Amino acid sequence: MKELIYYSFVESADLKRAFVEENREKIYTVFLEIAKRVKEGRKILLCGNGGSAADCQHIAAELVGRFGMERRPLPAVALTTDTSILTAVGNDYSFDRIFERQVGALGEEGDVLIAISTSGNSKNVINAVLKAKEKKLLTVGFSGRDGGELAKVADHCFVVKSFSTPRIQEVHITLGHVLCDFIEKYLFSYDSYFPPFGEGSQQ
Ligand SMILES: O=C(CO)[C@@H](O)[C@H](O)[C@H](O)[C@H](O)COP(=O)(O)O
Ligand SMILES: [Zn+2]
Repeated sequence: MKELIYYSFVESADLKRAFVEENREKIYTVFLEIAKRVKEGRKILLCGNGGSAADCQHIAAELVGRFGMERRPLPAVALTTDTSILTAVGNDYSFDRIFERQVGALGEEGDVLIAISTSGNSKNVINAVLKAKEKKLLTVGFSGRDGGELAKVADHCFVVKSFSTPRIQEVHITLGHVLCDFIEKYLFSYDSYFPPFGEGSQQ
């Protein structure tokens, strides 16, 4: 058991390092696109199941509340939290439509949907992405394994190359935290953070 404990931490750390080495440029490019949209007044919607639902709420809370600095609230909605909507849509239509229906109700052109699925194959997440594309949102997947269907349908998809759901989620939540940090610094810090762009003034 002691090996299990130690190996779990090492595996998580190794996976994060491998992920960032492979994806650092892509992370920068996609996060910049998301931050620009937030700066222009667009909002972020998030969806996922189980632990990923918790990650959606966690990330939305950092943006609406605060991550690392005092600043105005930022618009982010976790589509995983309203039990009346989730049970009504799940019961009256299908569990596969619990997020899609909310994207239909709340998503506006230019918004961002962050869709989280470690398998990349959860139907309710895929349906949300398809609806978001129909409504011209930017769709960003956080996936695992081989990316699954999510990597095929989302505009951009970050694939954590592991078959362990918890280890994949641990990289996803780091990615989510880095996104919150990036957005805050892009919108509210002086341009020393973003010398090539120089757009990061106080708002
Ligand atoms: O948190 C965990 C496992 O760490 C579980 O709750 C996990 O999120 C659930 O089994 C999900 O239903 C998995 O769905 P997905 O990531 O494949 O879309
Ligand atoms: Zn979990």
